[in-house]
Amino acid sequence: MSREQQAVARARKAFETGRSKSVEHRIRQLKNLQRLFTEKQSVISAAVKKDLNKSEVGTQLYETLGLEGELNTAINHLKEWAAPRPVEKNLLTISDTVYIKPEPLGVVLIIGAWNYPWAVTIQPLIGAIAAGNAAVIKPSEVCVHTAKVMEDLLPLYIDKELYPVVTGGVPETQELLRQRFDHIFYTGNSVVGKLIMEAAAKNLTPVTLELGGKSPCYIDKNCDLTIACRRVAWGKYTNCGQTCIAPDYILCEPSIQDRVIEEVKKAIKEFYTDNPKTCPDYGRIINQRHFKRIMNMLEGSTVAAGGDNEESDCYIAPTVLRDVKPEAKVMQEEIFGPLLPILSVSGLDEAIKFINKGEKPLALYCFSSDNKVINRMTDETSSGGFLANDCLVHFSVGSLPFGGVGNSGMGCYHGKYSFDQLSHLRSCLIKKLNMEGVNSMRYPPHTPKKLGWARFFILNSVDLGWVGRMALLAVMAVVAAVVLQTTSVPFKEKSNVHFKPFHQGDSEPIRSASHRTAVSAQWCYQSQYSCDDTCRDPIRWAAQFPSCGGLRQSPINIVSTKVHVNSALPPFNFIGHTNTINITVENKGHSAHFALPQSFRLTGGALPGHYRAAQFHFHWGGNGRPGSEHTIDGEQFPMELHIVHIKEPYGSLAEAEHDMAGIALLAFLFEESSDDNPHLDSLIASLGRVKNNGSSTVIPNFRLSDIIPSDKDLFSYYRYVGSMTTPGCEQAVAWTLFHRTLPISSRQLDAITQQCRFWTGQPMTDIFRPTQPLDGRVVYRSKAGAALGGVMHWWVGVSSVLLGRTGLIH
Ligand SMILES: NC(=O)c1ccc[n+]([C@@H]2O[C@H](COP(=O)([O-])OP(=O)(O)OC[C@H]3O[C@@H](n4cnc5c(N)ncnc54)[C@H](O)[C@@H]3O)[C@@H](O)[C@H]2O)c1
Ligand SMILES: CCCCCCCCCC=O
Repeated sequence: MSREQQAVARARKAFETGRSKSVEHRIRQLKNLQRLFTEKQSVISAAVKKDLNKSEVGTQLYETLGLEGELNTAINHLKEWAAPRPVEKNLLTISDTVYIKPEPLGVVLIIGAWNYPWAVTIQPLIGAIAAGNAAVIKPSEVCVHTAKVMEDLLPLYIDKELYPVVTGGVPETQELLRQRFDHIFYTGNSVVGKLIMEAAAKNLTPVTLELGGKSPCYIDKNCDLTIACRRVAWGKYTNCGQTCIAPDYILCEPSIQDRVIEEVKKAIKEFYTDNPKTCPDYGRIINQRHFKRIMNMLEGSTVAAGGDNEESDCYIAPTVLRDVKPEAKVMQEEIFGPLLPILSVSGLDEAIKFINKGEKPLALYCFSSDNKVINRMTDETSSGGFLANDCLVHFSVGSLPFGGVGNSGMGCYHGKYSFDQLSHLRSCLIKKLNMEGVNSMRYPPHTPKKLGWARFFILNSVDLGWVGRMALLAVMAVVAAVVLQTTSVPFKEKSNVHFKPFHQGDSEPIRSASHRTAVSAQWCYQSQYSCDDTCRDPIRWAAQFPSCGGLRQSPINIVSTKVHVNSALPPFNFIGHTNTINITVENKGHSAHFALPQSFRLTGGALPGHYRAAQFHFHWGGNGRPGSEHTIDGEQFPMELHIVHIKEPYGSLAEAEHDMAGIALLAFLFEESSDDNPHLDSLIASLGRVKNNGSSTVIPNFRLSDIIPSDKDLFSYYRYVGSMTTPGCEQAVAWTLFHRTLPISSRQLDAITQQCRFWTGQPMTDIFRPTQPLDGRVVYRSKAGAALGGVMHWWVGVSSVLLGRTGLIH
């Protein structure tokens, strides 16, 4: 067995143990990579310096910083990415569980290039690990020193069986390509890209090809040429032009060519001094083969600036070429070096024509202060990425897919795109064996009538959440009966039941967790707000978070004489709540969250499914002021505890937010007691350790059952359908507010309210949202001795009222 075969076989065997699939294992490996970049930065930089003469700062700025960002993103979002993704359904599948399950592909081969050896090799590896794969890593042999450092260091930090490094050149890569992989992720030139695809085709292995090509740069005469040329010079001469997305050549009108040359020259001097050769920020050509290749390209072109070179040092000065013709040598292939040809075009039309004559590039740059020019350039061309008025920076935006199109590559990566690219997005539909009548419309004998029903059920897509589905199920049961029994009744196109088709505008788009973080700093509680502040206090939340102005908002005032007593509200079952565990508390800037493990589960209580715990937190006042969110008959209580649970199979609020009962929130009101409640002491002490936004601490040996009564004592509660009480106020909450209050002394209340600070640095007091209008909703109260059998009936009742009110069923 060759060395390459052995590495692949070992990786496959390790993958088959299943360990790469555990999310905890993936996060551990990613954290180990984080440690590698913290602990070995100088070793990494020293090797890159030897290979490409990049400075230590340059290596961090262009390579490892981006990797650190990718690692943070993957670690923070992995659970969300890896969780099942519920999807929109049609009426025929309304009662089924339909979701996408991201699954690892298996063993991935990563073939890296030499120009940003860490970025283009480790970034795909982050995606491969995050997606639960094994990966064979083949660094580019051209970057001799870096390849050696990777071979030495990676096995010290990450699972060496799952993620082996195989070094070597073309023969070794070819031997690897003879093995069977589940995905090949290649970065390099297009010629080799074709060989990779050919080898992959033998096993029908999917490929990602991150290639290059000539990335054009159009400079419109209508723009600030100093700024444009400075940005182009940075994009071109960084890493000596050996950047896949470097602007390859400039297209501009002849009238501005001289100005462009002068401005580029000025920028070169500004960045690299009069003598770039001695400037620590100017790199070298990777080797003499590439040096000769680039120098050969100068043939037949006029040098307007630069041109100095020294073969023994692989040095080529930043160079500008003027009046270059399309037939010139330098225009026949990707330059991948510090030569910047300028070609004349008569204007935008000719520039677009020129670009479209060539292969689709990896990047396309357009400099103009005229939006019409920018819009035409995007609309009338195609490229992997498009940037107006800047170069390169899109590579650093993890929320943008990075990749080529046509000759510049296929597939994309970065951030979640890396995860998806290296996952199999498996379609899952879990149906129950009942409701067979509904299926009869698709079983032979086929009739026009059955087709009519099938059209109706298949062409209507819905997203009504669980409650809506219950109502529709009832309708479907009727339809099943109709289809089965009354085939003589003609099918009516215009049913008196209309299902409003789902479209994006009907509900708030699912916000990513990063978006949540980004916007969270902009809202505040009333207590934080002062006239000179720009933050939004509760009455203005809806301006930024439309759901906060919805018709099912929380908290509410409960008028005890108006609640509906309901015997279909049984007690709860808590699972795991008596376990002793260590929990983490974190100051989130608006409150402190106590994270709970997903193994804590909740069922019963007439909740439509099984729920997993996420966290709990408190709402409080300050200086003797009450701080509960819910009020009863107008009375506000000193403090309120919320325990947040997410319905299975959702993994986050973002996934649950389209389900009316996607979140189960258990609320407890506190009443002042003369004695301390000893069970609160460790929580209160922990708040003293998380005074500032972002700080966290661990509470050892915590038991949730110490702070709340046992489930058998929690049979009496209020239930209504509402929302989260902080932005985005997602209307996805089945609220349960228990009658049993919890005790807290005034000394303890003071201790709680005086310790933490908001994200603004002000004391964290009065953290509650004012009560919201009931807007016609009904609040139910449980009745002792309730039976489980009435649960379905109860939710169908609730849903009909709500759907009727919101106009979903007319
Ligand atoms: N799209 C991107 O993200 C990206 C990033 C970096 C570089 N690039 C492109 O890569 C090119 C430069 O890299 P390169 O190709 O010189 O890098 P390279 O020579 O390092 O080759 C890339 C990889 O392919 C392997 N390889 C080379 N020849 C082979 C063959 N005949 N058979 C099998 N494997 C072979 C090498 O071992 C190496 O690991 C440029 O075109 C550049 O634009 C693209
Ligand atoms: C801050 C801008 C970072 C740019 C890094 C470019 C990396 C390109 C990889 C392809 O060659």
